[in-house]
Amino acid sequence: MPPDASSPTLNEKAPAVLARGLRRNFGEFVAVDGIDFEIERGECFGFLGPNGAGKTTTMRMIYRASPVDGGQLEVLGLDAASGDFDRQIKAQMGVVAQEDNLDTETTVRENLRVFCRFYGMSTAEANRRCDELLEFAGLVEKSDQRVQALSGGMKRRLMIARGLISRPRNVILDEPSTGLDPRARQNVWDGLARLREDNVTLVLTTHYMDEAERLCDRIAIMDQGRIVACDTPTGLIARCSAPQVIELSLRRGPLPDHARPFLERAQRVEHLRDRVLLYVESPEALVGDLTKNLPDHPAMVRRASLEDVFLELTGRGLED
Ligand SMILES: Nc1ncnc2c1ncn2[C@@H]1O[C@H](COP(=O)(O)OP(=O)(O)OP(=O)(O)O)[C@@H](O)[C@H]1O
Repeated sequence: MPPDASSPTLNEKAPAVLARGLRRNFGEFVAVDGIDFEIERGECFGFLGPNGAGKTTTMRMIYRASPVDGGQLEVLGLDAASGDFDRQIKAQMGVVAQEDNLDTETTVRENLRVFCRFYGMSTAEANRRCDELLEFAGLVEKSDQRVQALSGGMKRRLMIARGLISRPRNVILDEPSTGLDPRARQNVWDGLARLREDNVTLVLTTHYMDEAERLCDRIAIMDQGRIVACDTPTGLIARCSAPQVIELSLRRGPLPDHARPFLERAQRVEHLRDRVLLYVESPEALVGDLTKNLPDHPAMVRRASLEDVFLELTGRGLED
């Protein structure tokens, strides 16, 4: 039966998602370890974290592809454990899962049309909606091609378009731009920015800090099943121990002993595999001294980023 988007029982004022002590175990392994968060309507909220942090599992609980093992989860004001949940929530929520589950044997348009029919649209309505979404996804010229002939970026855009068929006011996207080249990623970001302008609630996961910083109003940084910080991008970056970072390259080998007094002038130092990060209030004098005294270790200055926040909170880089 097609979902009924006009269900009167949903509370329009309730947060898009409310989680308290949310938990998911796989046997003995705790994938999501009692997390709390609240996502407002119209907000773009991102879960940022490394592989295995528990982001996808959290998303799957929200769109009901995974059971909840503990705590409370409300989506659009409905308790995830309630019997009404599935039909009502699925009507209100567009889901773009991580795995590509397009029908590769049929055309781009047909992939959309099948879902239009599922939502009970007439042929004329379905055609109109397909045209709108092909335009939105920049796939008009590909509409009659089989999906197997699309690039990875085009497939991703088609999956996003498919998630929008019912004009959901809440859209969940699991890693919307993973594996895309910079141009394809930019296209996806532009599409998501348009949804944001229309006040659609966006909930996404990513391990790209630039994506999180660029798109999200608020970000929950996840690590090992926990939320280690949740704030606006600027609020998170302001938590860094210093606003500027000097990166010293280790490409030509480790730092010599006489580097130590320079490192001691930084507020905080992080040693990574290929570089050393020095967190400072103002970099000018120290960079000058480093360049003069450590010519084999080029220094680059940048502003503190979400990656630095992650490093400071967890002791590891996002890519680890
Ligand atoms: N069905 C499953 N059975 C057993 N363990 C699982 C299952 N699904 C996920 N896990 C484990 O739960 C942990 C969290 O996985 P999850 O996919 O939520 O992480 P993630 O943050 O989304 O990572 P990624 O960025 O790689 O998608 C991982 O250690 C994963 O191996």
